[in-house]
Amino acid sequence: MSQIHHDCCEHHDHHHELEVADLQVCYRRTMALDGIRFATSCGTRVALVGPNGAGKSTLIKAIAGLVKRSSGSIRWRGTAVQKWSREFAYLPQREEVDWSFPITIRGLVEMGRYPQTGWWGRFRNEDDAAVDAALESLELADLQHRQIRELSGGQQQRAFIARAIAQEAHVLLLDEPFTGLDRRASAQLGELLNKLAHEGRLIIASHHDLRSAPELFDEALLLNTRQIAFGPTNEVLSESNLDACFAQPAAS
Ligand SMILES: Nc1ncnc2c1ncn2[C@@H]1O[C@H](COP(=O)(O)OP(=O)(O)OP(=O)(O)O)[C@@H](O)[C@H]1O
Repeated sequence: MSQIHHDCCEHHDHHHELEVADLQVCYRRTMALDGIRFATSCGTRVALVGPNGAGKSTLIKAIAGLVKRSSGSIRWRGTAVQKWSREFAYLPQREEVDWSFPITIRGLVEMGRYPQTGWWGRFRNEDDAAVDAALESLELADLQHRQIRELSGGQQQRAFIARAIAQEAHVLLLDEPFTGLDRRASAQLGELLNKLAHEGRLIIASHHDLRSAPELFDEALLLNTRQIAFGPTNEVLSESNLDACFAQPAAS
């Protein structure tokens, strides 16, 4: 963990590690994102805020290299992001996951090692150790042989985060991670994201609850297809910015 912090912060004193410039994403007929530009670095928790259909999921997928850009650029540590890389861990929205899929918690977390081992590669001791450590740090060791469908929502979120940890990703891209969690699980996830940021990761998450946003996130990007504001959470989520963002329906 300390190693991640070290290589995150040492070489890039003057530049932001993630730079998104003039990003535009169009699906066949829909302009989903236009004119998105912001920069941020490891150690930060960034909330993506906007109405339904504003493009939050699309932005997460674009940074993860999972949807095609129409124009603009995304750079991570100075290199253009073209496709998915091991540096990015993507946690899909709950509805996008087939929870009946037969896989154990350990099996899910082991998937985090596939970029290192290859799909058919042999697990080495260090791969097993990374999986053990990830399960341990998310308090999932006792549950590791259970099926994913048998877990609570909060435990399922933790299992996906454990996969990201096993992957040694620096950027965690989370689509509405707090949705559907009760207060206790939310508080636990909030603490966990704070810890992961302190260890030197960059956390980017779409988030619906405006009241909890300032406490949970350092920075916010307010968007409705276009970028309304980006900066420290409290400043971005001002009355007037929120009016501008939520007043108009999302472009479709
Ligand atoms: N695969 C797709 N093909 C075509 N259009 C899409 C696709 N995915 C999203 N869209 C459209 O792009 C726009 C942005 O959608 P997106 O899911 O990114 O918004 P969102 O802010 O995450 O919404 P929500 O808060 O409802 O999850 C919407 O108009 C949506 O209908």
